Amino acid sequence: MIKVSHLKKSVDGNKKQVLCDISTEFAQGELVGIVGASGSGKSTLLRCLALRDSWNSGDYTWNEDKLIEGGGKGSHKMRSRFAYLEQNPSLYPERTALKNVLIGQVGQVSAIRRFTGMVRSDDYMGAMDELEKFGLLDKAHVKAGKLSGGEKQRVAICRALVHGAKFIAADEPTIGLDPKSAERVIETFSQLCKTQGTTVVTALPLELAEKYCTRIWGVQSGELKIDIVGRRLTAGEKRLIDLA
Ligand SMILES: Nc1ncnc2c1ncn2[C@@H]1O[C@H](COP(=O)(O)OP(=O)(O)OP(=O)(O)O)[C@@H](O)[C@H]1O
Repeated sequence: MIKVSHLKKSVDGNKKQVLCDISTEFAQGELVGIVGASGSGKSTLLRCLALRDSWNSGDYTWNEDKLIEGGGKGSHKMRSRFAYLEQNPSLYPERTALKNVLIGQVGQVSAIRRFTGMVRSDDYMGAMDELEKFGLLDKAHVKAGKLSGGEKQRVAICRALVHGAKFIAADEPTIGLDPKSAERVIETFSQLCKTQGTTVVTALPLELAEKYCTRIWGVQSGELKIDIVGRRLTAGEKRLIDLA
């Protein structure tokens, strides 16, 4: 069980409170969709859960592991298990999909390996296996800059997994994608959660969250107003989070 207790987050020199006392529990292997209007706090919540932003106060527990106690940023050691995927994945455009998966992001592998692109053969096999699982085998040797938006997202997911992520926070991964590619990205998450027990929390358009997520969080002005198992929201619930 993953437990968030009384998460508060302020920005702008503590002048603006973005997350107001968020508490929730969810299980490993869940696909959680965060929905809410623009500026409601979705990205900030994702960054806090992925240990990319510090918490002003609150506790964060993963089973027996206390990741954050009374605020803070969580230990650097734990951070490799937490991946944060941005709206536009930051891939090296001149390097192939395979190389991007192998060399990882800052903090995932040593700087020397990242810049020289040196890899070990067992890493190579692992990365190819992962690309194959996501239907990207034929794109392994294509430069990342030439991939479609959906393919880039899936390469970024592979990269996170190859480097040990057990939790993925994805910030609007479907933005700018055509409906078919968007569904494919979410189906990829859904499979991951079911088959590998990875936990995924992602900001999504409401209709995709309703269709695919096992849990839905509705955020409004930094508060968690809806926390339910995945289903269609009622008109009243949509109003509650300014999505009516
Ligand atoms: N570093 C910061 N400095 C000042 N204000 C910030 C900062 N980070 C976030 N905010 C503000 O906090 C609020 C929540 O931002 P956040 O990006 O989390 O919302 P969001 O729901 O993800 O929005 P969107 O859907 O438009 O991406 C917004 O009003 C935003 O302007």
